[in-house]
Amino acid sequence: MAKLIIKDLNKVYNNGVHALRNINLEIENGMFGLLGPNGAGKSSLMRTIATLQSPDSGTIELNGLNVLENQDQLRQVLGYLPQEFGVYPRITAQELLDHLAILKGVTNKKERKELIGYLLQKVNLYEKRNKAVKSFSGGMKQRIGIAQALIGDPKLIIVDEPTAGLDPGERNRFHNLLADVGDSAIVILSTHIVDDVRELCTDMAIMREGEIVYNGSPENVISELDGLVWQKMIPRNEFANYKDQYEIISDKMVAGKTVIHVLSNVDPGNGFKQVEPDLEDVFFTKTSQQFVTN
Ligand SMILES: Nc1ncnc2c1ncn2[C@@H]1O[C@H](COP(=O)(O)OP(=O)(O)OP(=O)(O)O)[C@@H](O)[C@H]1O
Repeated sequence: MAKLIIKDLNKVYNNGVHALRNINLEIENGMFGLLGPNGAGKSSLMRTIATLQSPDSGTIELNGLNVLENQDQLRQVLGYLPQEFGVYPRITAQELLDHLAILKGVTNKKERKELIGYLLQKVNLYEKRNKAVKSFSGGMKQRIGIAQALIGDPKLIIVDEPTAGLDPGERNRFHNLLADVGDSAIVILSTHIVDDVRELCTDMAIMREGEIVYNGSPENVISELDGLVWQKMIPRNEFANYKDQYEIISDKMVAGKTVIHVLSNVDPGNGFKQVEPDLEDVFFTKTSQQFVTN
């Protein structure tokens, strides 16, 4: 069982942005979801764990290995899919993986060929192996991204915002692939898409302005809101009135109508119905200015 231990991680960029504030996390095998709005610090944390940038202070340990002092050793067991995976677009899928496998130290030609064949099968791109990566759809590019992240049997896999821009079918395929991998490695999935975490992760953290504001299972954090979430369908033009009167967690359009969720420990009356809280309610109550400062 692999274990990643992050202690007291801090990072202030040159422009004064405090991107990581005393981050403490323990992560084991399986899918770990890191949720947060844009700018929360997710990529900063992912890049720091991947040893692509250094923290100002703090430690990271993977199975007893001091990651920050042994960056080369970490990279040998790391698979990393960055937010933008767009390198070498003019070459074929097979050539790209071959090139990256050499960089990862798989120098034996026969071994490399077998590995690449296996990975292309696994991400369901074997038939397309001789096509230019440039011609691939967003989902196919992400799957090539995952294939390269799996080179070298990694113990730690980091994927940064992987499903943005994928169609629902591609997203499902990508999820299944990640869930497969999660059986034998630590997979950290950084995203602002709540559904990705709900569907895939047994353990998670929520970041806001550089801090971890929740760490635990999705069920536990959802249960914190039991009995507190109320829903009502309202005409769009009355939204401003409701906003004055209630603590609105979220508003969304459902079949052309506006559905609002509000937070209240008593029945607000006025046609509101109590609903089961969901991870999206949690996300907004943990990360919106309005709730955090109250
Ligand atoms: N290299 C950098 N130099 C200065 N500021 C940076 C740098 N990288 C990120 N930041 C700032 O640090 C904060 C955290 O950014 P980060 O990219 O880690 O957040 P994020 O949660 O991954 O957001 P997103 O989902 O938009 O990628 C933001 O305010 C961002 O503008």
